[in-house]
Amino acid sequence: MDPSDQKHFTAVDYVIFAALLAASVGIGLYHALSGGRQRTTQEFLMADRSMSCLPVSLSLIASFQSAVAIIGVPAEIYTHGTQYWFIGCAYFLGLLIPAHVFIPVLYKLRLSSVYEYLELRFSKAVRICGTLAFIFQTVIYMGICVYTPAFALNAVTGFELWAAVLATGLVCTLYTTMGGLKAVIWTDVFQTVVMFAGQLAVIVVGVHQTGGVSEVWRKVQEGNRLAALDLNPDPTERHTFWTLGVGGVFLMLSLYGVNQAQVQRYLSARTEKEAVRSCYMAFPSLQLSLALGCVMGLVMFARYCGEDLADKLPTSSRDAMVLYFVMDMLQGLPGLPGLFVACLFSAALSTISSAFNSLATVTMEDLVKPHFPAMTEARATLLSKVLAMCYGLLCLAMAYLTHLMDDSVLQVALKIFGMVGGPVLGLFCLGMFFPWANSTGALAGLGAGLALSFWVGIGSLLTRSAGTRPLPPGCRAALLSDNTTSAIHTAALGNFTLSRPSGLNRFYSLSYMWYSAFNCFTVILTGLIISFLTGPMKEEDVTPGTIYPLFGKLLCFLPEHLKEKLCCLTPLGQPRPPQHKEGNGLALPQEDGTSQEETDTFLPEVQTALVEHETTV
Ligand SMILES: CC(C)(CO)[C@@H](O)C(=O)NCCC(=O)O
Ligand code: NA
Repeated sequence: MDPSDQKHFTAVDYVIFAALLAASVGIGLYHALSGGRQRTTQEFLMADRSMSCLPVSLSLIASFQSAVAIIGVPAEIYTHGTQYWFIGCAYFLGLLIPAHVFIPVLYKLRLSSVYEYLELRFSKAVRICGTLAFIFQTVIYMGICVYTPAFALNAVTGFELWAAVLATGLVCTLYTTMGGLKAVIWTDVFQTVVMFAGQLAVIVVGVHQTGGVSEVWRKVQEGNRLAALDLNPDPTERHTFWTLGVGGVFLMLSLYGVNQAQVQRYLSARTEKEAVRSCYMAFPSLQLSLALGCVMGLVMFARYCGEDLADKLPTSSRDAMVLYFVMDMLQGLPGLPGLFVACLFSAALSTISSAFNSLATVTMEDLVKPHFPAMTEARATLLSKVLAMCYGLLCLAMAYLTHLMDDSVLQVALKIFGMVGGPVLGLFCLGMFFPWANSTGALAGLGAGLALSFWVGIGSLLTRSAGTRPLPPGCRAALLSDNTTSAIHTAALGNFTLSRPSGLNRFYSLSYMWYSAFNCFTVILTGLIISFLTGPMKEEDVTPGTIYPLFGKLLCFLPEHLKEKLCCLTPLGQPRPPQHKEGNGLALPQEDGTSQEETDTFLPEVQTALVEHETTV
C-alpha cells in the first residue's frame, strides 16, 4: 500500500467523532440520574413501559441497521447491481404482520422476555431452547457489528483497529449499564439521525464530484448496474424478486416479529396502539435507509468505474473499499470524514447497545430469575447491570473471532439471522397458529430446524462458489471482487458455461435469502408431524391468549361450525386465568418456583388470585 494513499483525519474529524461518543455517554448518564434512577428491573429493562411511538420506531430501525448495512449495501450494489434493492418489497409484509399478528398476542401477555411466551404455550424446556438460540445468534452478530466499522476505519486511515473496537465496546457498555433501556432507546434516536446525516453527506458530495445527477445516471446505465425485476424461480439464485421479496419477509419476521431486541421495544411502549404505530412508523425510515445505501453504491460506481484500486489497499475486502471510496470523496472537506465515521459508529453503537440490553433481559428473566424467585428487586437490578456489562466484554472477544473470518459482512449477518432466527421464528409460528402443536413437537421441530439449517449453512461455506453470478459486462467491476468472483468472471469472459451444481451441492447453494423461510417451515412441519404422532394438544389445554386464530381469519368465509372444527377460536386479550395454569401441565409457575417472575406479568386482580391459588397448591 502506498503510504500517500493513507487518508488522514483532521482535528475537526476527531472532534466530531469524540462528540458522538460523549453525547451517547451523556444520554446514558442523564437516564441514570433521572426518572426512577434505574433502581428497578422494570425501568432498567423495560423503560417503565412508558415510551411513545416516535422514539420506539427510530429505535426499531436502529437495532438491525448497523455499520454492516451502511458499508455492506453499497458494496453489494457496486459489485452486483441494484437487484438487492427489491428487499424493500419485503418491508411491507415484514412490518404489517408483526404489527397485526405478533404485537397483539405478545403485548397482551405483558411479558418481559419474549421467550416467556414459549413456556406459556409449550413448556419450560422450549423456553430455554429459544433463549439459548437467541443468545447464540446475538453474541455472534454483535461481534460482527463491533468489528466491522473498526476494521474499515483501520484499513483506510490506519487508525488502531483494537483501539476502535475497545472504544466502541466500552462506551456502549458504559451507557447501556448506566441508563438502561431508556438510554438505549434515546441514544438510538440520536444515533439514527447521525446515521442518516452521514450517508446523505456522502451522496451529496459524491454526486457533486461526479458531475451531477444526470452524469451519475448515465454512468450507472452504461455500467449495467440497474437491475430489472428478476423473476427467475430458481431458489439457488442469490438475489431474485422471490428470494428478496418473499424470502426477505421471513427474515423481517424473525427480526421484527419475534426477536427479543424488537419485542422489548414494543413492550416498552405505553400502549399496544403505540407499539403498533411505532411499527408502521418504522416503515418509511427503513425504506429511506435502504434507498440511501443503494444510491450511495450507485454514486460510488459512477465515480470509480474502471479504476483499479487493488494496489491501494492492504486488503481485498470490498467492505473496506467502500470506506476507501468515501474517504477519498470527502478528503479536503474538513469535518465530513469525521461525520461519516460517526455515522458508521452510530450505526454500530445503536445495534450493540440493543444487543447488550436484550441479552441482559433474557438472561435475567429466562435463566436467572426462575431459579431465584425470592431475589430482591435491588439485587435483580444490580445483577442485570452486571450482566449487561459482561455481555459488553464478551462482545470484544467475539470481535476477535470475526477478525478471523472473511466474507461480505452483510451476507454473513443475514445468514446468521436466517440460520438461527429462522428456526426460532418457526417455533413461535408453530405455537401461535397451530393449537394442536405440543411441547414435544416444538422441541423436535426446533432440533430438526437447527440441524438442517446448520447443515445447509456450513455446507455452503465449504462449497463457496454458491450462487455468485458473473458480473454484468461494462465497467471493470471485477476489481472489487474476491477470488471466487473473479474466477467466475474470467470463466464468463472466456465463454465457459458454468455447470449447475448438482445433488447435495445444489442443496448447499440454496440462496441465503431463503434460509429464514426454509428453516421456519422445517420447524413447523416437523413440529406438527411429531405433535400428531405424540398426541396433539387439546384446545382447552392451551394457555388462553397464546394463540392467534390465523386460520379463523384466513377462512372467515366458512360457516361457523366448520371453522370451530378446523381451528382454535380462542379470543385474544384475556388475561391468563390462574385456574388454567394447570391446563397444559407444563407452563406452571409453581413447578419450580418461578412464581415471582410469573406474577409480575399479571394484572393485579389475577395476581392476587394466583398467589392465593399457589399457596393452596
Ligand atoms: C435487517 C434489514 C434487512 C432490515 O432492518 C437491514 O437493515 C439489513 O440488511 N441489516 C444488515 C445487518 C446489519 O446492518 O447489521
Ligand atoms: Na444500529
